[in-house]
Amino acid sequence: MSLDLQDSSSPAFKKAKRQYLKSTRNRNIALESEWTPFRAAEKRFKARFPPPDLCDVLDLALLDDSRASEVQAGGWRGSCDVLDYRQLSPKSTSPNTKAFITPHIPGLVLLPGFLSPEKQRKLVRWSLADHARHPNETNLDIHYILPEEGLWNVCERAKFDRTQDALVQPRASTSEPPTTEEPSGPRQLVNNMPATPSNFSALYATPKPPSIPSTTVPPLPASALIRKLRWANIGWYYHWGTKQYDFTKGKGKIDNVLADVCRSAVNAVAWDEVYGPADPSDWGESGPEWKTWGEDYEPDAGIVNFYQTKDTLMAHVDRSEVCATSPLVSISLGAAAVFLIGGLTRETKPVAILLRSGDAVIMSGPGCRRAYHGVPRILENTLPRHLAAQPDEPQWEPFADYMNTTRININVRQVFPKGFDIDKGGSK
Ligand SMILES: O=C(O)CCC(=O)C(=O)O
Ligand SMILES: [Fe+2]
Repeated sequence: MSLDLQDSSSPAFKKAKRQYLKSTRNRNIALESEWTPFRAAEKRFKARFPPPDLCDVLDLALLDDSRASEVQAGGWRGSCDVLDYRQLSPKSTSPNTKAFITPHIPGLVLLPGFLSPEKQRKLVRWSLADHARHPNETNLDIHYILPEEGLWNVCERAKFDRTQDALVQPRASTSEPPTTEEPSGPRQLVNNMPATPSNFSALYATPKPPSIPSTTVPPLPASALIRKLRWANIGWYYHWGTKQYDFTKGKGKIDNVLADVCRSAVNAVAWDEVYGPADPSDWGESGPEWKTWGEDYEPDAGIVNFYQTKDTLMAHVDRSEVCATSPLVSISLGAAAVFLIGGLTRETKPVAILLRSGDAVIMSGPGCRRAYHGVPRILENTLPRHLAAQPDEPQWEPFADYMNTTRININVRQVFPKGFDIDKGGSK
């Protein structure tokens, strides 16, 4: 496997160096000194030249010998001695799941290697072939009239017969109204008011205007457009223009397999060890909800993120959920990434965690759910072997080909607190 940016004689390294020298010729040092600690960390990990040193990035795969080939892939390797962390006692119901916490971010739980290779393949197939299609919204719906069977399935057929690689037409050239409201390209970051049970009625009533399809996007073959897929909605519909859920649209279906994966992640955690008797977090009126997550955690919304190797997700807080504490389960598939998580503002220096395929992260509780986080770097050439093409499995080949430069993140949330009655405007 080529190590590209790690190898100073490679064309990729030389190109990155040329671009770096060009971009730093007029570098504004004064501006850089104004960067928040979060911004400075993002810049560091985004850099193509010199490629970032991951020596202070927590890489829990290093604790697992069976992941040695993953750690070597692409030459990207973090460290397991950088951060204070503690392993939780395994639950008797899931003795093989390893869960870790760190005192830096109370409520953050890391489950490295949570998903078996088989489950990872299943979720990759689900994300692309079953989920990123009608009736679930994707970033492409606003600008394009997508085939009902989904772009992925059109591309699959086109592999055997090029004439099937139909041109997908822009929406703006027709009179059909748009069905979603998000521009294509990287996710837009809009400052929104945090949702809470008490402002639910106002959020519900906020108009959610449809946005306008672009008049400049060209028709594209399905095989080119699939590379521009960035997200697909799960469950309650999200309105990107206001960064609020649009509850008037009803709730999209949550896939059973996915819901089971999320429930099993939440149930695999010894929550009493995460929060403990001396829990200093402010849980508000509802008290320490973690005590009943084993019974009442129920995912009802989320997003599947599709990252190509140069994509990033800027620092943000997911504050649209009415419940600001319930577990958010985040699953990584495909290429590895650097994940940053800090505090309630960008002024807190974030910790950096290397997330690899099959890892799950749970963000929970008042401190962690409102913490700034982001993904400044997808690490090139890190597709694990079990997701690469297999000689005896020709059906996997198109997935392997797409995943070679892709990271998928399935990010699942619970929007409402326990007992919240949406029909009564939120009163219990
Ligand atoms: O890709 C990730 O690991 C995080 C995604 C995320 O933070 C989000 O979808 O809100
Ligand atoms: Fe997020």
